[in-house]
Amino acid sequence: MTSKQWLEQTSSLLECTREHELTAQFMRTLQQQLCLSDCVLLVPSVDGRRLILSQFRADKRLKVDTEADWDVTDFSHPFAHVLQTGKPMVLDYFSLAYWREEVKFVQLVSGLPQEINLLMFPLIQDQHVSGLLIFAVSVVETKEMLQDQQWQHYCGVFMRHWQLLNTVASQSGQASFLADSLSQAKDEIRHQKSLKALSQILVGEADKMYKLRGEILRVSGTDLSVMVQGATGTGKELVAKAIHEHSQRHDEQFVAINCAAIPENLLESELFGYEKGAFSGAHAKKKGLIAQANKGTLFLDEIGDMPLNLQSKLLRVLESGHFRALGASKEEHSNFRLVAATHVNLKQRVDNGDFRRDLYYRLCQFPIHVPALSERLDDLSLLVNHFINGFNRHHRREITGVRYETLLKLKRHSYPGNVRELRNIIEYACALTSHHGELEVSALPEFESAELIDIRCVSSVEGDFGDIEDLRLAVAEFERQVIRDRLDKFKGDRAKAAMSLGMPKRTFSHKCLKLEINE
Ligand SMILES: Nc1ncnc2c1ncn2[C@@H]1O[C@H](COP(=O)(O)OP(=O)(O)OP(=O)(O)O)[C@@H](O)[C@H]1O
Repeated sequence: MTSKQWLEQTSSLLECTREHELTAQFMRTLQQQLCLSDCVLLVPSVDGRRLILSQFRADKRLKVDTEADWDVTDFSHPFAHVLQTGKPMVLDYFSLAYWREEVKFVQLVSGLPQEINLLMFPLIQDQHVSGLLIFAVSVVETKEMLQDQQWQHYCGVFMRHWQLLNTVASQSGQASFLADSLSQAKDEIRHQKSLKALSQILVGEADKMYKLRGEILRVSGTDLSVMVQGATGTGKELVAKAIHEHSQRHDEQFVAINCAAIPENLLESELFGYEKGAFSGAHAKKKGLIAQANKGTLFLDEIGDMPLNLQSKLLRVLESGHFRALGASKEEHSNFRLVAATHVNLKQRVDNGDFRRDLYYRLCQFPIHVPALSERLDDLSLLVNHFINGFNRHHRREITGVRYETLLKLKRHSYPGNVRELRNIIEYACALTSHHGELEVSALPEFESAELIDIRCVSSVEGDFGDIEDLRLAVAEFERQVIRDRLDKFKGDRAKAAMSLGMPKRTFSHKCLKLEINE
């Protein structure tokens, strides 16, 4: 081949932009221009410990095992020697007989006829062997190839371009790795910001509140139906709104309805809407809540009170998105996300046959439990201050806080109405407090005695003190007995026991640990 032809081949090699394409073209050109029957390219592995097959052309004389790789520290095959010396090596039929140790190598050359040599040619880049070409060529061809500078120059250009493409690929790999890390860091910052924003609305430092806020953010990134369960006044509607606000749907409507507050026959028309004249009193067409919630969120509070016939209609909308307004001839479509809430044990209703099982499971794609206030009494003072601040903002007052005795009294209440009840109590007390004052015990409403957590103050201790030899031990024993008694009384509920003894739960738990009480 002439210099001009090699030059043409070289420039078309330089047009390759992908490593695989470059190698394929290189091998094709070598095979065609040098009229080779076999031509194999091995390259070092990433860790540099092995030679692996990159490409091979034809397979007439060399029996190439595509799975095989070659340990470069194993000198039982000649490739490791070429790699080490950086010089070409030629093995004729007779000298090949010396290389019988490595089975893979014996297999590779087992089809070589007597007049054919094995020529191994290192590809050198920056004084390192970066590849190894293996040819099966005649004696004459071997001589010509070793003398021909032009194809060797072509090999040099290939190696440089190959390295360049590899560098570019690894740099773009690093760039995309950096971009990924950056976007992960941004996601994390966004997540933390959302958690902070949520903690201003769903106030609480109890572990259960952290868990709740985490669940809200997790589910708001999906379109799953959510079932919010919890006692009355625990904040179920706040949870539903928060899911909407943090979801992709936040620019659309949040439509809420309380299934228990609406008579059975009205609930259907409220949800599905109706056409003019659908029933007596339907003077004009009315869009239902399901249609209003299109692209937004539909919140069905007290879902447990939904009548059975409506439950099946709701299930159908949830499965297909299709529904028919009362008196309408055509179906409509609504793409809404459903959040349902209940304070009753819905599973129990399912078992009793009062609630459809299939609907129950469809609604519970992501169940969320909202804790009762009694499960997180340590949050009480935080909540009290939150409501005082809310009251101050709303009524332009500057009530400075709450007195310790007031807090103690608040802690003795059992809150059947949960956080809503606490909010009402605080708002009532704020209304009775002067502009810059603190909430006094006298500002609190009278609690029903049934709603008070029973506190039995130990006013007198009877016993024979004559036996006491170590006061500290005796006091510890007394504390142990009181705490055990209180834990028994509240069936192991540490929050209630702590409150009944007028101490924070953390201090109580610490005492239990010190006194070795494990109940
Ligand atoms: N974690 C909380 N942080 C701050 N305020 C709260 C919290 N939980 C509840 N509240 C207050 O209690 C009120 C009642 O909450 P919400 O209506 O969400 O309760 P609910 O569980 O849906 O009640 P119901 O079962 O009666 O419908 C809220 O408006 C809010 O003022």
